[in-house]
Amino acid sequence: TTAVSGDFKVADLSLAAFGRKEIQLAEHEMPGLMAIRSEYAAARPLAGARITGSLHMTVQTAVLIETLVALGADVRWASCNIFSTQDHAAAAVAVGPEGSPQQPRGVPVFAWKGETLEEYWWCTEQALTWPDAPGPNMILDDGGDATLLVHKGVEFEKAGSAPDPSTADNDEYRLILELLNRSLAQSPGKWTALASEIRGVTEETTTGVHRLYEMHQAGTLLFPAINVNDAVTKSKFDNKYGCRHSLIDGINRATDTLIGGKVAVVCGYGDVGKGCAESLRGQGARVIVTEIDPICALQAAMDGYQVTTLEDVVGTADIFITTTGNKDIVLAEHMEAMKHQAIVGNIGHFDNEIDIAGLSKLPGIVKTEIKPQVHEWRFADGHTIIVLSEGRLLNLGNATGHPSFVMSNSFANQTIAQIELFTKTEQYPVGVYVLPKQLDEKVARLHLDALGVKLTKLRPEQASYIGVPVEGPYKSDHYRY
Ligand SMILES: NC(=O)c1ccc[n+]([C@@H]2O[C@H](COP(=O)([O-])OP(=O)(O)OC[C@H]3O[C@@H](n4cnc5c(N)ncnc54)[C@H](O)[C@@H]3O)[C@@H](O)[C@H]2O)c1
Ligand SMILES: Nc1ncnc2c1ncn2CC[C@H](O)C(=O)O
Repeated sequence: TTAVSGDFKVADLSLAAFGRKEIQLAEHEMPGLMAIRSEYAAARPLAGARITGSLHMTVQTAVLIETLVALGADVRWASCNIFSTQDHAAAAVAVGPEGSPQQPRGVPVFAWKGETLEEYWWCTEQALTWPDAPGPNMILDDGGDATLLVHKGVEFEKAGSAPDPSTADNDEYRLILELLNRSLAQSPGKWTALASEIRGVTEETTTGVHRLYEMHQAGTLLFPAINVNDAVTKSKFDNKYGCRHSLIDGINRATDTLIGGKVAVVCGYGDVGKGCAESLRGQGARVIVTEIDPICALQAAMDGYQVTTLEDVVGTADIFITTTGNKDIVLAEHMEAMKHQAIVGNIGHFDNEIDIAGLSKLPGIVKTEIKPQVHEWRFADGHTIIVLSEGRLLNLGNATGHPSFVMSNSFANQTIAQIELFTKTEQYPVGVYVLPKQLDEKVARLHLDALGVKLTKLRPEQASYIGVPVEGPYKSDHYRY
């Protein structure tokens, strides 16, 4: 059942009390984000901000949302993936800390686990549609779908119409065109008016950041953006240590297959791939890496992994994980050549890394649901493979994503970025920016006490010897951590 009121749609409001308990536990595990909330609550720097969020609706995101509200913002929220919502977190956000399922007083949230693609884009549009304003004046994005919808809306309004949905080269884009054809007919000029109010977007993840740089390069970016992903305390922590924790969580909850002793292939050895390889090796798997980049390939080799091509190992490995942020990594012919009951999953942002569409067109293929987000695909010759979350990011589809402590780093950066862009808009002409290193180091400092870290104090003569201020920043902008 979904609770629909004037202003939210979630799976089950009665889960709110459970969600609230887990939010309270998460707050203790998110010291950086809670410290930022305390530091800025009195000043309410986000008063007047209308933030549309498109980011996995989890317990950790609930703490982010309630931090933005504590800093004065009005917020509307949708998830950025059809499987990643934790329904009890969404219910708790909709009900709010002071509300009840009978009298919800929380944030308008439009998200539930297991949305159809059509529902997903409806939720995104609801999060962008404000009852008493032309739209948001800030976007907090993860992967760039909310930013994409706004840009396509403006583009088609400028062109006078949206393309015919039948011209779309995939189902998802067809749904976007159907939505925009409807909105252009019902509310002409909606998206242009909406975009004119937006001061900027803060982007969470690698793939969303890639989209922003592409739009800026093409001259189509409509408003400034802060690339939160490339804060060191985001990508070198969430992408790496977060996936190290949540990859095997997803595989275990989905399949309960013993990982020890098995051969696991990790496609991509970037921040996410590094965490995934370590995660699987930690369970006793023999990990093989595939890479296109000689530097990352050399890193993998130096870290003790075999580095070869997918084609070399597709018939002998047991587990295949894609982490590239690229498309068409594991193709139908690869899956057909895999061992009986090989496990295939993706932890990259979008579901285009594994060719599910190609798999489903193979002659004689049969798809069987073992349980939600776990499917067995039987080939004509009778052997099968197990595909997780239909190729969507399995750590959130089959488990609960990264733990709170690492998301505290990411979301402290998100909150700082929202404040920066909302309150200093005039300092940010259209473009893509990263946060200054001092703020990155500040986020790291906020997480040290909880781990019992005792920092060494740099003495003035040492500071001058290495040419850095005693209080930092301690590294050059081009330093690689
Ligand atoms: N699921 C999650 O919780 C989570 C968390 C963070 C990031 N992400 C997503 O994971 C993806 C990867 O993020 P990242 O920060 O590691 O990016 P990255 O750019 O650091 O790493 C990707 C790596 O894949 C390699 N690669 C590209 N094409 C390849 C191919 N055809 N074969 C083999 N390797 C290839 C690249 O050389 C690169 O080293 C992105 O989509 C990002 O948005 C997901
Ligand atoms: N627990 C989580 N809550 C919200 N988002 C999560 C969680 N775990 C992973 N992610 C994905 C966001 C991540 O920063 C990314 O870059 O994709």
